[in-house]
Amino acid sequence: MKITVLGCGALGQLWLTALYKQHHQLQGWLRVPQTSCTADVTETDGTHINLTFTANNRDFLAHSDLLLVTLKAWQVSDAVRHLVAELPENSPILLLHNGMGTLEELKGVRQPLLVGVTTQAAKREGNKVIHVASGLTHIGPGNEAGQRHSGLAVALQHALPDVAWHDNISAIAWKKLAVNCAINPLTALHDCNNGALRARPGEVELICNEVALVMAREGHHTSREGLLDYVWQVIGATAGNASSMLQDVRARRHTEIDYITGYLLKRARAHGLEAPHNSRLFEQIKRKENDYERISTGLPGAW
Ligand SMILES: NC(=O)C1=CN([C@@H]2O[C@H](COP(=O)(O)OP(=O)(O)OC[C@H]3O[C@@H](n4cnc5c(N)ncnc54)[C@H](OP(=O)(O)O)[C@@H]3O)[C@@H](O)[C@H]2O)C=CC1
Ligand SMILES: CC(C)(CO)C(=O)C(=O)O
Repeated sequence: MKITVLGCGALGQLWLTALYKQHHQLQGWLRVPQTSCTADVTETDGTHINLTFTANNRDFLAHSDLLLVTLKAWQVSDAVRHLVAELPENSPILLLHNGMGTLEELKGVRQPLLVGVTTQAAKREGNKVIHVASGLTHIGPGNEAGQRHSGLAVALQHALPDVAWHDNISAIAWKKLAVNCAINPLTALHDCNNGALRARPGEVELICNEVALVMAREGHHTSREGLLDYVWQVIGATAGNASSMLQDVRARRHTEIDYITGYLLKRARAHGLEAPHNSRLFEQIKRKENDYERISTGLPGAW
């Protein structure tokens, strides 16, 4: 397959190298006008791979069979909208990011849209990427045209296992949203690793209860206890992690809060529900983010 990877950070470089090894033709798409990009990845077994790919080639884009989007949620819709006119109409766009809300922003895009949720873990250290842990990537349709692309899971499974196809990806995306609503803002506010939330069971529970109510109104019938158990399992499995939001706040980068808690609050409002604990967390993170963004330049402001 001919594949353009939009966003060549931690996940982007991971997929570039994995797909390259399966003999796919690849290019990266960057924010900056460069004609090449590198992927420098240390794999989970310590193997090091350093490759150079073509970048930002419009002819390659016009013949791509897949646009794989590995951007932060708030970067997605502008960047994708910029490229869709040049991507073939039948080529799917796979969105692989934390949080929800980009599908709504991309309504009207003609191409098949696919949603991905992953537990692969990769981090950037300078220009290098470390593949910290293997995981499972769930993919499924994000619009009607996306329903015809289950075969993509097979190609991706060969490159970076495990990959599973789900006709209803929304249930999985909501469970991941619940995890991110609980872990990300709390760890960012308390400046602690995921495991330290074990000392704050009440806060985790209040957040999960509100998420469970919204999920039920969205048609995903999960019990409050079941959802809370799941969130505690993830906290246990990722106890040593600094969440992505904690990393963003520490590095004074824009966070994904608008697409995590912000999305939950939007859906709560749509159903006439209040979610006071999540609202308070949202405001606290926005205040933190605004404090450092006000004094820097070139970064986006709040919505
Ligand atoms: N890393 C991980 O292990 C996991 C990540 N995720 C999620 O996946 C998504 C991607 O994460 P991750 O790879 O870590 O993020 P990164 O920040 O490492 O990668 C995003 C990349 O996109 C680039 N970029 C920004 N804007 C544009 C643009 N307009 N056009 C092209 N490139 C652009 C960034 O460049 P620059 O830095 O120069 O702005 C950066 O290289 C996030 O939603 C994250 O939460 C989910 C599970 C695991
Ligand atoms: C699952 C979790 C919370 C792991 O740290 C994550 O997705 C993140 O940090 O964004």
